[in-house]
Amino acid sequence: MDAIIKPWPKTGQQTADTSDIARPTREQAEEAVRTLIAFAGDNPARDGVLDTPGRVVEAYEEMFRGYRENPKEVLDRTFSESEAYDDFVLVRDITFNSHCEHHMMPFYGRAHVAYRPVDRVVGLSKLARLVDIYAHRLQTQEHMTAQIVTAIDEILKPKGVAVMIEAEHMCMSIRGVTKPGALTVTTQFRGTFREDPNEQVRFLTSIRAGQR
Ligand SMILES: Nc1nc2c(ncn2[C@@H]2O[C@H](COP(=O)(O)OP(=O)(O)OP(=O)(O)O)[C@@H](O)[C@H]2O)c(=O)[nH]1
Ligand SMILES: [Zn+2]
Repeated sequence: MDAIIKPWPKTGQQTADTSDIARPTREQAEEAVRTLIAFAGDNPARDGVLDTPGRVVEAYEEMFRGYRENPKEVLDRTFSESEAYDDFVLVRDITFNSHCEHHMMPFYGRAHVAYRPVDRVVGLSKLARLVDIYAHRLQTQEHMTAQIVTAIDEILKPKGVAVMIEAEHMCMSIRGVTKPGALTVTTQFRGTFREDPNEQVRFLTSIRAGQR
């Protein structure tokens, strides 16, 4: 079997640009899983794990589909707001699952996304779809938070954007320091949410209002 195409281009960038990365074949990816099974101490040829590489690769297609999805396409469709709506729109408690880029272990929690529209609004589900695109990549929570804010800011050009993410990292709960229940909270504010402390406070209290 051909070796996986290496070396991959070294880049100082923190954010993924995978356009020039040659994707390994499915067979190469499955072989890598067999290597990890053997590294864990098991026998990749054992009956019970024979189909595991295929399943893991399928799971990777699903969990990392965000590299093949385009935020611009999701946020492109907007609706004109005929009645003069003049406040922020908040979709809170958007559940997500992601994987940390340090250990490739899950981190999961809730994202709260608000923006203050100018004339046009975006479908509410699209904000959740945007969260999912970035969640389905290898991430740090800080990058994910910043990427969501930047995408909304650059594509919708609203008066302001705010994002808060609260998540538990399994690399902290089931290994390493082993602190289950520790929540990491990240926030990013742009425009009105950054300039107006009152807007920021309203965002933060709206997230907790009528808490479920
Ligand atoms: N800032 C940040 N750190 C993260 C995130 N996900 C995981 N980490 C941390 O990444 C760090 C990696 O630290 P290293 O010392 O290089 O790796 P390690 O020896 O496995 O660290 P421990 O987890 O402390 O055992 C750990 O402190 C993790 O908690 C994230 O989204 N943001
Ligand atoms: Zn981690």
